[in-house]
Amino acid sequence: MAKVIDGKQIRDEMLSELKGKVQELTEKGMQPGLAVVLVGEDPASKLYVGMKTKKCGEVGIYSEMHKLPETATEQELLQVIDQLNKDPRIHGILVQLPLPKHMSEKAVIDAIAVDKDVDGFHPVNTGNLQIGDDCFVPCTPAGIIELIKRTGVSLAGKHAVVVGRSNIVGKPVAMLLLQENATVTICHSKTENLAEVTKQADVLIAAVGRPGLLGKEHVKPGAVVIDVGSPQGDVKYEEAAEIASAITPVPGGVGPMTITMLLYNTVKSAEMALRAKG
Ligand SMILES: Nc1nc2c(c(=O)[nH]1)N[C@@H](CN(C=O)c1ccc(C(=O)N[C@@H](CCC(=O)O)C(=O)O)cc1)CN2
Repeated sequence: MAKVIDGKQIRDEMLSELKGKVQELTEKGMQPGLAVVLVGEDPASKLYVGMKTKKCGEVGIYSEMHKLPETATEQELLQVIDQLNKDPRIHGILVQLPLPKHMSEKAVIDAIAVDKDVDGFHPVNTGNLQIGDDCFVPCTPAGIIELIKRTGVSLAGKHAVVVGRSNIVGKPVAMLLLQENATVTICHSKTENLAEVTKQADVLIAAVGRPGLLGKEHVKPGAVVIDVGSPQGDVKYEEAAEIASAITPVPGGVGPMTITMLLYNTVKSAEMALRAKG
């Protein structure tokens, strides 16, 4: 039976490390600050932004919430971002996605200052990730790598198969796995003979957003299985857990790491601001 990779436990370890850093920065006059922007009334988005500001409070990060109605224009949202870009108290800006259909996610993400883009979605951060330069790494992919490393799994030389090619998870996690010297294959729901490919994976990352797509026929015995599906897993947990060596549950696996890495990026941004101050 597979070891359960406990995302909540790893989150708690990281939060207590972050709390120390936040205290140090605050004593030096640079309390990290995060602005969370929510447009509309989507219940899941409301839940996530509430969790984000709550966790900020727990580690001592200053946070502020900017709520705009569903009917707000893109221009109104861009004005909020412009103000936050100029605000010295704010080191990280997070616009909760998805946005209402009448807004362009690209235009909004592009408007966030690169050095406050703690979501790591701005094209400059995306490009820097690809060439291996220092940057803000998107939170879910960064959290996946932390989970794997803190479980004691070495990635160098391993075959990692990522199922899913989104800009938010699939593509960036593939880049991070390459940086860890894994051999990386990216598949998607249209990949022919998917099980033949995933069965080769020492590390299998399921980030396709199709509940229960992957069963035991997709998992190599002894593989490490990371399930990014939310709120339901992409992996049939009970089946996969019988043959994997380690597996993340849903909930309680990757999810808690997303917010942890957001806080990590906000602290990193405040550290950069302190260094820039000289
Ligand atoms: N601007 C962004 N928008 C969105 C992102 C993002 O990284 N940046 N990711 C997702 C949603 N998300 C954060 O925003 C998120 C999803 C899930 C969790 C989480 O902790 N899940 C828990 C269960 C939580 C519960 O239902 O009680 C788990 O899986 O254990 C945190 C954050 C889309 N939008």
